[in-house]
Amino acid sequence: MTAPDAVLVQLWAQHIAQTDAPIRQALTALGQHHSAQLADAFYRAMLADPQAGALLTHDDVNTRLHSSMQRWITQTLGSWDTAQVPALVALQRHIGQVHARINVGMELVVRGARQLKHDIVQTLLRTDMDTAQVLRTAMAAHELIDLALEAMTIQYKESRDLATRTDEAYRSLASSVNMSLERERQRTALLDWQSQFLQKVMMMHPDDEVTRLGQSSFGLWVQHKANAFNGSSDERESILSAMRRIDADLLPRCEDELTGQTDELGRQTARHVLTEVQQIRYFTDSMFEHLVDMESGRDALTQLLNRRYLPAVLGRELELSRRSGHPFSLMLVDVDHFKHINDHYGHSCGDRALQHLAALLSNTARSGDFVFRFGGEEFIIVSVEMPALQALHEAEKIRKAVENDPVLLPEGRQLHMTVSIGVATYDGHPDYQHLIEQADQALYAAKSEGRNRVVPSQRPQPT
Ligand SMILES: Nc1nc2c(ncn2[C@@H]2O[C@H](COP(=O)(O)OP(=O)(O)OP(=O)(O)O)[C@@H](O)[C@H]2O)c(=O)[nH]1
Repeated sequence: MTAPDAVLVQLWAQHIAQTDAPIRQALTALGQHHSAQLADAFYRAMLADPQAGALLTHDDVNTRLHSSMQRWITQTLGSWDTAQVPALVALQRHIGQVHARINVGMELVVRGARQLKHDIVQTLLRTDMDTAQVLRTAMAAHELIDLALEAMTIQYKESRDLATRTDEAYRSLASSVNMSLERERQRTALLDWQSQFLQKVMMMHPDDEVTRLGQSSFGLWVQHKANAFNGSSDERESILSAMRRIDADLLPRCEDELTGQTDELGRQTARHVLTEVQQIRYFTDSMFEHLVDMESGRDALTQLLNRRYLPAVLGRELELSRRSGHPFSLMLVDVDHFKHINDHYGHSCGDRALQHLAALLSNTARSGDFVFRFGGEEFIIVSVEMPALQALHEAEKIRKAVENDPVLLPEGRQLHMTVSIGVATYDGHPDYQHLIEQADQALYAAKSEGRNRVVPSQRPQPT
């Protein structure tokens, strides 16, 4: 038994010894006859909290959690044999561990317990006990509940600490992997599978089955390891679906067609497999590019903040705005007709234009603001403590600066570029995604109204 457990077992046993028989009987009866009503009280208090409400749906509570809570009340108020105490402490630890796992904070459990204590007193007051008896019984019940909470808290804290340490250790292990080496290894693994596939297709006979891509070294890596690098899940998802198409559909078809003497069909399907593999290679490369960017925290081309940090920054600014009452604004900046710039001047000039714009945005923003590369030719500026009108004014300055400051290209050429900007200001909505969506809608409006303009998400209504 651990040292904290030994202390708790001793305290719990002491409490039992100090509780006289009538109180024990009263509490046992209370647990047996009122557990359903008391469990209701507990969850009513807990679910009033939006965080808990989101974690535990009412259906869950009605089915599983409610009945285990009832059992917990009966057991906690009705166990008076000191030999049972170590098992009782172990049970509380188990509960603490479950809470940590499903992320139900201890503060919510304490809140539920507070309501439980309150309802215990109310229930006791409705019995024929005199006030002194009610007081002693209620105190004994509260002590039991507090002992249980103490044991849960010890375990909750231990479990959370362990989970955080393990997660951090795993992530740092993952990020200490040499990405270039890993990329080469996975490229080779995919190529190996492809060569084996081609060999098998050429020499196909009835017993020959091609190893499924999902079972290959590459496939296992994608399924089990790639996500640990915190990589872009879109790319991983695209790889996984291409793998599923190959394994579940194309390979069985290919095997049937080749062994069933329909060679031409088989060859067509094999070509289809190779096209899918080509896609997988593309997504793998792009996933590694993102990983390399993320390693540094900055976008490789523009040196702006990586969008990975956007949730952290917006979450914090939202909280600060909510507390201080100073709204912040978000500008979504998108280059106009960038595809045309690439097509007309070439990709490297396109890259140069993005670097030029990134520098302009960084220089225009105040040092307290945050500038992110949000996507290909999209940027986000988080302007701290900036109300809507001021944000529109600043966005307009940026728009003009871009328009009047052409990109200098080799051989003295100049590239004129414009941007469209959608501006949204924190309006009290608790989800930062809402703010991004508002800016995105405003940007969409700016594009459809002719580009090279600033549009706010909330326009004054015409009177
Ligand atoms: N050179 C370069 N091009 C990129 C980069 N990232 C994305 N792109 C290109 O950016 C272009 C974006 O094109 P679209 O989304 O069609 O938008 P657009 O042509 O700017 O048109 P509007 O936004 O509607 O004005 C695509 O052609 C992408 O290939 C990059 O890092 N470098």
